[in-house]
Amino acid sequence: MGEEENNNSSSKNSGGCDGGMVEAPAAKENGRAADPRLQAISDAIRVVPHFPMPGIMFNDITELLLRPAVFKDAVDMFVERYRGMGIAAVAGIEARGFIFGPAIALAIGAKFIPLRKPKKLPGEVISETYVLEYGTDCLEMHVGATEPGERVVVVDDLVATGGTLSAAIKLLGLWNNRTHILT
Ligand SMILES: O=P(O)(O)OC[C@H]1O[C@H](OP(=O)(O)OP(=O)(O)O)[C@H](O)[C@@H]1O
Ligand SMILES: Nc1ncnc2[nH]cnc12
Repeated sequence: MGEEENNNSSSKNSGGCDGGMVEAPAAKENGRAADPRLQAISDAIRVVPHFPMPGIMFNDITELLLRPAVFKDAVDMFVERYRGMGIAAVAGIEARGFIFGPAIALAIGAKFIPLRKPKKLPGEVISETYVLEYGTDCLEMHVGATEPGERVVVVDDLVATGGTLSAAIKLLGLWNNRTHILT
Protein backbone atom coordinates (compact mmCIF):
# COMPACT_ATOMS: atom_id res chain seq x y z
CA MET A 1 0.00 0.00 0.00
CA GLY A 2 1.29 3.43 -0.67
CA GLU A 3 0.59 6.94 -1.79
CA GLU A 4 1.97 8.42 -4.94
CA GLU A 5 1.81 12.06 -5.90
CA ASN A 6 2.29 12.17 -9.62
CA ASN A 7 4.81 14.78 -10.58
CA ASN A 8 5.38 13.64 -14.11
CA SER A 9 4.94 16.06 -16.94
CA SER A 10 3.98 13.47 -19.55
CA SER A 11 1.61 14.32 -22.35
CA LYS A 12 -1.78 12.67 -22.64
CA ASN A 13 -0.36 9.96 -24.84
CA SER A 14 3.00 9.13 -23.31
CA GLY A 15 2.30 8.28 -19.65
CA GLY A 16 4.55 8.15 -16.60
CA CYS A 17 4.36 7.39 -12.87
CA ASP A 18 7.56 8.58 -11.27
CA GLY A 19 6.24 9.98 -7.99
CA GLY A 20 7.73 8.78 -4.67
CA MET A 21 5.89 6.13 -2.69
CA VAL A 22 4.88 7.10 0.86
CA GLU A 23 3.58 4.54 3.36
CA ALA A 24 -0.17 4.87 3.93
CA PRO A 25 -1.24 5.07 7.60
CA ALA A 26 -2.74 1.60 7.70
CA ALA A 27 0.05 -0.16 5.79
CA LYS A 28 1.83 -1.23 8.94
CA GLU A 29 -1.35 -3.02 10.02
CA ASN A 30 -1.10 -5.46 7.13
CA GLY A 31 -0.58 -9.11 7.94
CA ARG A 32 -3.04 -11.74 9.06
CA ALA A 33 -2.09 -11.44 12.72
CA ALA A 34 -3.17 -7.81 12.75
CA ASP A 35 -6.81 -8.37 11.82
CA PRO A 36 -8.74 -11.62 12.36
CA ARG A 37 -10.86 -10.91 9.28
CA LEU A 38 -7.88 -11.44 6.99
CA GLN A 39 -7.67 -15.19 7.59
CA ALA A 40 -11.29 -15.76 6.54
CA ILE A 41 -10.79 -13.55 3.49
CA SER A 42 -7.67 -15.48 2.53
CA ASP A 43 -9.44 -18.82 3.08
CA ALA A 44 -12.31 -17.72 0.81
CA ILE A 45 -10.01 -17.13 -2.16
CA ARG A 46 -9.71 -20.35 -4.15
CA VAL A 47 -6.41 -20.99 -5.87
CA VAL A 48 -6.90 -22.81 -9.19
CA PRO A 49 -3.66 -24.19 -10.67
CA HIS A 50 -3.05 -23.86 -14.39
CA PHE A 51 -5.97 -21.51 -15.14
CA PRO A 52 -6.43 -20.01 -17.65
CA MET A 53 -3.22 -21.60 -18.92
CA PRO A 54 -0.42 -23.89 -17.68
CA GLY A 55 1.74 -22.33 -14.98
CA ILE A 56 -0.75 -19.74 -13.75
CA MET A 57 -1.98 -20.07 -10.14
CA PHE A 58 -5.35 -18.36 -10.53
CA ASN A 59 -6.73 -16.61 -7.43
CA ASP A 60 -10.51 -16.92 -7.73
CA ILE A 61 -12.55 -14.44 -5.69
CA THR A 62 -15.96 -15.83 -6.73
CA GLU A 63 -16.08 -18.10 -3.66
CA LEU A 64 -15.56 -15.04 -1.45
CA LEU A 65 -18.47 -13.29 -3.17
CA LEU A 66 -20.73 -16.21 -2.21
CA ARG A 67 -20.07 -15.50 1.49
CA PRO A 68 -21.72 -12.16 2.30
CA ALA A 69 -20.06 -11.79 5.70
CA VAL A 70 -16.59 -12.30 4.24
CA PHE A 71 -17.36 -10.10 1.22
CA LYS A 72 -18.53 -7.39 3.63
CA ASP A 73 -15.38 -7.77 5.74
CA ALA A 74 -13.22 -7.30 2.62
CA VAL A 75 -15.07 -4.10 1.71
CA ASP A 76 -15.15 -2.87 5.30
CA MET A 77 -11.39 -3.20 5.70
CA PHE A 78 -10.82 -0.84 2.80
CA VAL A 79 -13.54 1.52 4.04
CA GLU A 80 -11.93 1.65 7.47
CA ARG A 81 -8.53 2.31 5.91
CA TYR A 82 -9.60 5.16 3.64
CA ARG A 83 -12.54 6.81 5.41
CA GLY A 84 -11.66 10.30 6.67
CA MET A 85 -8.58 10.59 4.46
CA GLY A 86 -10.06 13.11 2.07
CA ILE A 87 -10.46 10.60 -0.74
CA ALA A 88 -12.34 12.21 -3.62
CA ALA A 89 -12.54 9.22 -5.94
CA VAL A 90 -12.26 5.46 -6.11
CA ALA A 91 -10.98 4.24 -9.47
CA GLY A 92 -12.01 0.64 -10.14
CA ILE A 93 -10.17 -1.52 -12.65
CA GLU A 94 -12.37 -3.57 -14.99
CA ALA A 95 -13.59 -6.13 -14.29
CA ARG A 96 -12.99 -7.20 -10.75
CA GLY A 97 -12.32 -3.71 -9.42
CA PHE A 98 -15.95 -3.04 -10.35
CA ILE A 99 -17.04 -5.60 -7.75
CA PHE A 100 -15.32 -3.96 -4.78
CA GLY A 101 -14.80 -0.36 -5.89
CA PRO A 102 -18.36 1.03 -5.94
CA ALA A 103 -19.16 -0.35 -2.48
CA ILE A 104 -16.02 1.27 -1.08
CA ALA A 105 -16.71 4.55 -2.89
CA LEU A 106 -20.26 4.83 -1.57
CA ALA A 107 -19.20 4.02 1.97
CA ILE A 108 -16.49 6.69 2.07
CA GLY A 109 -18.51 9.30 0.16
CA ALA A 110 -16.29 9.30 -2.93
CA LYS A 111 -17.10 9.28 -6.62
CA PHE A 112 -16.42 6.12 -8.64
CA ILE A 113 -14.27 6.19 -11.76
CA PRO A 114 -14.38 3.12 -14.02
CA LEU A 115 -11.05 2.28 -15.65
CA ARG A 116 -12.31 0.27 -18.59
CA LYS A 117 -11.02 -2.12 -21.20
CA PRO A 118 -10.70 -0.57 -24.71
CA LYS A 119 -13.60 0.88 -26.68
CA LYS A 120 -16.16 0.76 -23.84
CA LEU A 121 -16.21 4.44 -22.87
CA PRO A 122 -18.12 6.82 -25.17
CA GLY A 123 -16.38 10.09 -24.28
CA GLU A 124 -12.84 11.37 -24.80
CA VAL A 125 -10.43 8.90 -23.24
CA ILE A 126 -6.78 8.43 -22.40
CA SER A 127 -5.37 4.93 -22.82
CA GLU A 128 -2.54 2.88 -21.39
CA THR A 129 -1.39 -0.48 -22.77
CA TYR A 130 0.27 -2.93 -20.38
CA VAL A 131 1.69 -6.45 -20.11
CA LEU A 132 -0.06 -9.23 -18.13
CA GLU A 133 1.01 -12.71 -17.00
CA TYR A 134 -0.89 -13.94 -20.03
CA GLY A 135 -0.71 -11.35 -22.81
CA THR A 136 -1.22 -7.63 -23.11
CA ASP A 137 -4.23 -5.45 -22.41
CA CYS A 138 -5.24 -1.80 -22.30
CA LEU A 139 -7.14 0.43 -19.87
CA GLU A 140 -9.03 3.61 -20.67
CA MET A 141 -10.39 6.45 -18.54
CA HIS A 142 -12.62 9.37 -19.39
CA VAL A 143 -10.71 12.63 -19.57
CA GLY A 144 -11.83 14.92 -16.76
CA ALA A 145 -12.90 12.19 -14.35
CA THR A 146 -10.59 13.67 -11.72
CA GLU A 147 -9.94 17.28 -10.70
CA PRO A 148 -6.53 18.83 -9.85
CA GLY A 149 -5.23 17.73 -6.48
CA GLU A 150 -7.84 15.07 -5.82
CA ARG A 151 -6.85 11.98 -3.87
CA VAL A 152 -7.79 8.79 -5.69
CA VAL A 153 -7.82 5.20 -4.43
CA VAL A 154 -7.24 2.54 -7.08
CA VAL A 155 -9.16 -0.69 -6.41
CA ASP A 156 -8.72 -4.14 -7.94
CA ASP A 157 -8.94 -7.71 -6.68
CA LEU A 158 -5.26 -8.57 -6.86
CA VAL A 159 -1.80 -7.61 -8.04
CA ALA A 160 0.17 -10.24 -9.99
CA THR A 161 2.89 -8.63 -12.12
CA GLY A 162 1.67 -5.14 -11.16
CA GLY A 163 1.26 -4.23 -14.81
CA THR A 164 -2.44 -3.42 -14.49
CA LEU A 165 -2.00 -1.31 -11.36
CA SER A 166 0.93 0.52 -12.94
CA ALA A 167 -1.19 1.29 -16.00
CA ALA A 168 -3.99 2.60 -13.77
CA ILE A 169 -1.57 4.89 -11.93
CA LYS A 170 -0.19 6.13 -15.24
CA LEU A 171 -3.70 6.87 -16.51
CA LEU A 172 -4.60 8.90 -13.43
CA GLY A 173 -1.25 10.64 -13.46
CA LEU A 174 -1.47 11.40 -17.16
CA TRP A 175 -4.74 13.21 -16.77
CA ASN A 176 -3.69 15.24 -13.79
CA ASN A 177 -0.12 15.32 -12.55
CA ARG A 178 -1.25 16.61 -9.16
CA THR A 179 -3.49 13.65 -8.39
CA HIS A 180 -2.61 11.72 -5.22
CA ILE A 181 -2.98 8.00 -5.74
CA LEU A 182 -3.50 5.45 -2.97
CA THR A 183 -3.58 1.74 -3.83
O1 LIG B 1 -0.85 -7.49 -11.74
P1 LIG B 1 -1.23 -7.96 -13.11
O2 LIG B 1 -0.26 -8.94 -13.70
O3 LIG B 1 -1.46 -6.83 -14.02
O4 LIG B 1 -2.58 -8.79 -12.99
C1 LIG B 1 -3.65 -8.39 -12.19
C2 LIG B 1 -4.87 -8.12 -13.03
O5 LIG B 1 -5.27 -9.32 -13.71
C3 LIG B 1 -6.65 -9.58 -13.43
O6 LIG B 1 -7.50 -8.98 -14.36
P2 LIG B 1 -7.58 -9.50 -15.86
O7 LIG B 1 -6.62 -8.75 -16.71
O8 LIG B 1 -7.45 -10.99 -15.88
O9 LIG B 1 -9.00 -9.03 -16.33
P3 LIG B 1 -10.48 -9.36 -15.84
O10 LIG B 1 -10.62 -8.81 -14.44
O11 LIG B 1 -11.29 -8.60 -16.83
O12 LIG B 1 -10.67 -10.84 -15.90
C4 LIG B 1 -6.86 -8.94 -12.09
O13 LIG B 1 -8.25 -8.69 -11.82
C5 LIG B 1 -6.04 -7.69 -12.16
O14 LIG B 1 -6.73 -6.62 -12.80
N1 LIG C 1 -2.81 -15.33 -10.73
C1 LIG C 1 -3.91 -14.66 -11.06
N2 LIG C 1 -5.09 -14.97 -10.46
C2 LIG C 1 -6.22 -14.28 -10.78
N3 LIG C 1 -6.26 -13.32 -11.69
C3 LIG C 1 -5.11 -12.99 -12.30
N4 LIG C 1 -4.83 -12.08 -13.21
C4 LIG C 1 -3.53 -12.16 -13.49
N5 LIG C 1 -2.93 -13.11 -12.78
C5 LIG C 1 -3.91 -13.65 -12.02
